[in-house]
Amino acid sequence: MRQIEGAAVLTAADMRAVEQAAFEQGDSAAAMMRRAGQACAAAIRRLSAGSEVLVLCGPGNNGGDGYVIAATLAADGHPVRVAALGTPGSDVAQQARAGWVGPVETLHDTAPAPVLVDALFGIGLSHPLDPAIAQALLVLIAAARLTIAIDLPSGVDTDSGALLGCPAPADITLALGALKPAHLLQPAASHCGAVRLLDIGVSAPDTMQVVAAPALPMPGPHSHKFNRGMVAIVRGRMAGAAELAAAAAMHAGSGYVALLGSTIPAAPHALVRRKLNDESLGDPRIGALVVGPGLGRDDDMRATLERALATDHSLVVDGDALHLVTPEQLRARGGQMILTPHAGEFDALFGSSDAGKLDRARAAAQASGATIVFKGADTVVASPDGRARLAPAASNWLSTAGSGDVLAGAIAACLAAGLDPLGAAAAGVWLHGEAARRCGPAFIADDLACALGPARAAVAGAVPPR
Ligand SMILES: NC(=O)C1=CN([C@@H]2O[C@H](COP(=O)(O)OP(=O)(O)OC[C@H]3O[C@@H](n4cnc5c(N)ncnc54)[C@H](OP(=O)(O)O)[C@@H]3O)[C@@H](O)[C@H]2O)[C@@H](O)CC1
Ligand SMILES: Nc1ncnc2c1ncn2[C@@H]1O[C@H](COP(=O)(O)OP(=O)(O)O)[C@@H](O)[C@H]1O
Ligand SMILES: [K+]
Repeated sequence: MRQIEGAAVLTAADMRAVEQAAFEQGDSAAAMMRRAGQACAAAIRRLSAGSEVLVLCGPGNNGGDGYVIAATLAADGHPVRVAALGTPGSDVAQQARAGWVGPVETLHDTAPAPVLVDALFGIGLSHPLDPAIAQALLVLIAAARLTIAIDLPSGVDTDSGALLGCPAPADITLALGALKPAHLLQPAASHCGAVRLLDIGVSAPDTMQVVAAPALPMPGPHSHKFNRGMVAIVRGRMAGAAELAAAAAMHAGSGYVALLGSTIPAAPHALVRRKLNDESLGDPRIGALVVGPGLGRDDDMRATLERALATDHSLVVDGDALHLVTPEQLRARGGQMILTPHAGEFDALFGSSDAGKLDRARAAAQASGATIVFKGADTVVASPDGRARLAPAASNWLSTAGSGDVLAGAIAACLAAGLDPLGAAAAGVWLHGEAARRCGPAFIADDLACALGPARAAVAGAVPPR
């Protein structure tokens, strides 16, 4: 049982492809289900501490896992009952059912138990739960002290994270073989409780992963302020937003941060204030240019954005700038670009849609040629090359003004330090989440920017000096 940072994330189709590849290598569905069920049973035995377990088994292979779990617990002398919804459909699930020699109650008639194991539906849920099934599940969850979902809580859509009748959150979800998008995307993620990953002996591709602690370069004897990574921030109509992004870039480890568009000295005095002109914008030492936080949307600011886009710097495009560009314009510009939209900015730039957040982020990366950081309580980072990183749940106290400006600055510092756009975006998201965790409750964005320093220190030393 392992924590989820850095774990592979697979859609339902990806998971089936990985299973199929394992079968072609000589593995069997029965052996895989046995490994999955036994790994779950070992975790459940520890978590239930001797209490009676009720396993709910559905008609598919998720239910097959449930029968293996029940048989394994019973063989170990653990008190366990089984209640089923329908009869197993696949050969492998029927075999698993045959391995359970105890009685099988029905979902609608069974009595509650202190520990409930939900093995009704996993990645094969194809339509919303019937209300009668959801109601029966709700009653059993409400009566249980602990609910453990196998692979996924029943009633969530694997790929989009939408709720398809899931009546109540589980306490723990045991993900099998790899994470699925629903473990990370809202609202399903909130119905998973704590997610733990169990190895079932399949190897998953790393195209999509959970955001993990980054490897960031450390300064060494040859370092100076410019080769540590220089960040420049365009100051717009709301100066505070750009100041926050600048403070964040400094605390996230940038060696030199310049605020373009302001020359009046003010704290922090380490922040270099320069006029915004062709010389300052064109400074070849700039490793990442941030444009958009507090920019404003008037014609003058549109012209300022055009000037930023006309440079050949790596860009972080945030806030108002996302209302002033089109995906086609960005694609035509090319170069390294990271866009950091929240949901409203995303809709404005790419149009609204009912599709899932992961699919939308990936399509947006394709359309714009930029790395997309689709923010929110379930931030998704998508690269135009198809790779994606999904953030684990972060502090809900991040829902405070200016926290997005801080993220833009943190990402810019990582980009200027030499990480590729996907790596920089994911590193910035990780630092931002870690800073928020360190801040505890009720922080303001200024505190968050300062906490990037300790967050950065927590991963110091991951990469040799440069
Ligand atoms: N492949 C392997 O070897 C391994 C797989 N593993 C495990 O298998 C799980 C995936 O199994 P799965 O593909 O059988 O799908 P599953 O989630 O059990 O549901 C499908 C069944 O539910 C039915 N159904 C769907 N929606 C419904 C609804 N609303 N209301 C009522 N019925 C509904 C659906 O019927 P249908 O839609 O076809 O009419 C079908 O009968 C995966 O999450 C993991 O736990 C592991 O053991 C590792 C080895
Ligand atoms: N409820 C939440 N839980 C976790 N993170 C959140 C939540 N709400 C917002 N965030 C994060 O906080 C930041 C908010 O950014 P944004 O909406 O651009 O704010 P602002 O424009 O005020 O700077 C994003 O990084 C987002 O992912
Ligand atoms: K389940």
